[in-house]
Amino acid sequence: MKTILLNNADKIEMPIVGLGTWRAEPDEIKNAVLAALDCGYRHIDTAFSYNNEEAIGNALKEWFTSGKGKRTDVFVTTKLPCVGNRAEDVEKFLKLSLERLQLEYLDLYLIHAPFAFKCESNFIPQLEGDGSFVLDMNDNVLTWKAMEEQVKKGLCRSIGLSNFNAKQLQNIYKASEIKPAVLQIELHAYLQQRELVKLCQQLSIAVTAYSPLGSPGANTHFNTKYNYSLSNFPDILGNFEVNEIAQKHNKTPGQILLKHLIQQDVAVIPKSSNPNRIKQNINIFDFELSAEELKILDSLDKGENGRIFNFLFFKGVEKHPEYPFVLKSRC
Ligand SMILES: NC(=O)C1=CN([C@@H]2O[C@H](COP(=O)(O)OP(=O)(O)OC[C@H]3O[C@@H](n4cnc5c(N)ncnc54)[C@H](OP(=O)(O)O)[C@@H]3O)[C@@H](O)[C@H]2O)C=CC1
Ligand SMILES: O=C1CO[C@H](CO)[C@@H](O)[C@@H]1O
Repeated sequence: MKTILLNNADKIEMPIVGLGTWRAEPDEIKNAVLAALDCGYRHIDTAFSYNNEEAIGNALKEWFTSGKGKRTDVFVTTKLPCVGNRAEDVEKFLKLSLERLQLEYLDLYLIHAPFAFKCESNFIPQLEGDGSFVLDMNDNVLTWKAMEEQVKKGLCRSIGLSNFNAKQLQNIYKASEIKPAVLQIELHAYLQQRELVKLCQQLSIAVTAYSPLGSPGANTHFNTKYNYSLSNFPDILGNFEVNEIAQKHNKTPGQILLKHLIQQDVAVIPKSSNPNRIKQNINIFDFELSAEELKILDSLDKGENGRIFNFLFFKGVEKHPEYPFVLKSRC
């Protein structure tokens, strides 16, 4: 499996394809992780807030015990939740994730998002009477310093950021002793964020693309869970040009979208609970997209209009001073 060399002292390698796990129920995700490990995945992406770390931990334990692989063979990422984004809470949340995952250390710990919410004692975000999230005024530099301490303590091998914009990333970069190893952001054919990707490359920060297939089904989830819907939710897998290129290579549209990213040295973490699609999503190393095909895929970028995760499903989040995006009306 192709890997990306991270900028940290240990020269850790992050497999360029990982398994995403958001929106997967515990039983479903256990089987998905086992299926993924069996067909060659060595990188699993989760988060405290996905409520599936325990099931993933059970899958990993079963796989290690079976003798098919050992801890050092797998790259495991999880994330500090928005309800834990403050320096004094980093170690507590990291240790909780380790306990749930039944691991001694993480390969990568990310600050899930630059903004923070206050929470109830059960880690559920506090809500105002009108359903708005209660914002917490956090200092990301202080949170980062606490993240650095976790590397020094050996609880995680590398640390990074997710959903930070260029300015927020540069602030952390300048203030840091241990540089961010990874920036995980929404990236797919309709939201290509070229300037941010270029900045990461200049700073030797690896980029991981989340929702690389356009997160089909996410809008239903936003609606059910948060009573929020995105207008014009994109169907990237159904895009005409993507399907034409897929036919030429005898591949699926999903494989073309993933290949477009990995050919730019961007890591991808497609989520699937379906054994056939799990296999399909890693079976992307036996063909190359031509320069002309890459150009066609590059031209599908819709800029900010292609963004799915504006986080407005967290009612009131745009009022947080660390809200990372410039909102534009979608057309
Ligand atoms: N840092 C952050 O803030 C965020 C991180 N993430 C991470 O990124 C991962 C991936 O993003 P996600 O939003 O889940 O979206 P993806 O773009 O990975 O899409 C996942 C959806 O696509 C379906 N699917 C998977 N493979 C294929 C295929 N080859 N052809 C057609 N459909 C397919 C899956 O269904 P099925 O299971 O039935 O195959 C699932 O419904 C997440 O799971 C999570 O780990 C995601 C969002 C935000
Ligand atoms: O990773 C993510 C998946 O979706 C969540 C919302 O339900 C977000 O918290 C998030 O960033």
